[in-house]
Amino acid sequence: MTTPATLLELHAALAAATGPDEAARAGAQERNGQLTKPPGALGRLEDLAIWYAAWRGDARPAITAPQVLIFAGNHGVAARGVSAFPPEVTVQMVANFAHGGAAINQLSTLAGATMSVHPIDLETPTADFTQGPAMSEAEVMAAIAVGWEALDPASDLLVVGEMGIGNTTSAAAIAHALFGGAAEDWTGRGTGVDDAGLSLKSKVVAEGLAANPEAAQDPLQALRCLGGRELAAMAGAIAHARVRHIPVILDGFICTAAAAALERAVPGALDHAVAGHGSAEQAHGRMLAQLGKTPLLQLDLRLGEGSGGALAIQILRGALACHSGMATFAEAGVAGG
Ligand SMILES: Cc1cc2ncn([C@H]3O[C@H](COP(=O)(O)O)[C@@H](O)[C@H]3O)c2cc1C
Ligand SMILES: O=C(O)c1cccnc1
Repeated sequence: MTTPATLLELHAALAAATGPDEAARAGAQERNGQLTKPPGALGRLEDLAIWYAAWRGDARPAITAPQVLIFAGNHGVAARGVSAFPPEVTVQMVANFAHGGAAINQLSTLAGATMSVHPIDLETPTADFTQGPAMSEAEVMAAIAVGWEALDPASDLLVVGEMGIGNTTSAAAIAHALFGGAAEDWTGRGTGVDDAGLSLKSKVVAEGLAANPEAAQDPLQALRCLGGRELAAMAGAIAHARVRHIPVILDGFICTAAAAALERAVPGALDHAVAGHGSAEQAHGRMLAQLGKTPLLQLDLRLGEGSGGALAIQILRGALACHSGMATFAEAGVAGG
C-alpha cells in the first residue's frame, strides 16, 4: 500500500481496509473460556486479549515489537497566547526527547518499545487557523506521509504521541468541528492557562470554526484546516496501522482528536484502537464517549507525548500474558471447567 497522496486517497485507503480476523477471534474466545479462572474473572483484560488476537490473526498472540512514534509541529495559532508556554518549547523538547530526558523516553523504555521522534517543519508553523486553513492540501499530505512512513510494518503495536505548543487549541477546534456543541465544551487548560486564558482559547476555537466552514462538513478537512502537522502525522500513522492490522493504543486529548477525524470520515477506522488513558484535559472524556471507547487507565495525566498510551502497553501485555500463557482447566487438571 503506497502512501496516500491526497485526502481522497486516504479516505479510500481507510474505506478499503479489511476488518479483524473472525476465525482468530473465535479461537481466542474459545481459549479464553477454557483458562483456569472463573468465567469473566479477568474482566476487561479478557476483551483486550480477544481484540488483539482478532486484529493480529493469531488466537494466542504475544507483543514482541511495540513502536512509539512521536511527532512535533508548530502552530500559528500559538501567537494568539493560547498556551501557558512559549512556542520555542517545542524544539527544545524535541532535543530533550533526543537526549532521553522526557517522560515518554522513560515510559517507552519501560515498555520495551522502540521510540523515534519526528519533528515536522518546526521552522514553518502552520497558518493561524482563525484567519483561514492551517495547512494547504500539499502541507497536510506531507505531514500525513511522515506519519504513514514512520510506521514499521513489522511492529505489532503502535502508540503515537506529540509535542507542539498550542496543540490543545488545535485539538479542541477539531473536536468541535467533528462533534458540534459549543467551543467551551471542547476547550481545556492544556499546559495550564488561567481563567482568562481559557476564555480566550474558547473564543479562538470558535473563530477557527467560523473561518473554516469546510471543517464542519468533512472530517479530513477538519484535520487540514484546524490541525497541526503533528496531528496529521499521528492520523497518518494510525491509518497505516489500520490498513496493516497493527493495533493502536491511543494517548490523550490531542492524539484522540487526530484519530477521531479518521473515525468520523470512515466509521470503523478506529476499530483497531483502544483508549490508553483518560486525560485530565476536560473534554477528553466527552470525546472518548463520542467514540465509544473506555480508557484503560485514569491517572489524571495531562502531558501528551504518548505517555498514557505507552503506560497502557503494560496493561495489554498483562492481558496477553494471561491469555496466551495460562493453562486450561484440562491441562492443569483443575475441576469445574
Ligand atoms: C515542557 C513541556 C513538555 C511537554 N510535553 C508535552 N506537552 C504538551 O503540552 C502541549 C500542549 O499544551 P498547550 O496547548 O497548552 O500548549 C503539547 O506540546 C503537549 O504535547 C508539553 C508541554 C510543555 C510545556
Ligand atoms: O491529553 C493530552 O494529550 C494533553 C493534555 C494537556 C496538555 N498536553 C496534552
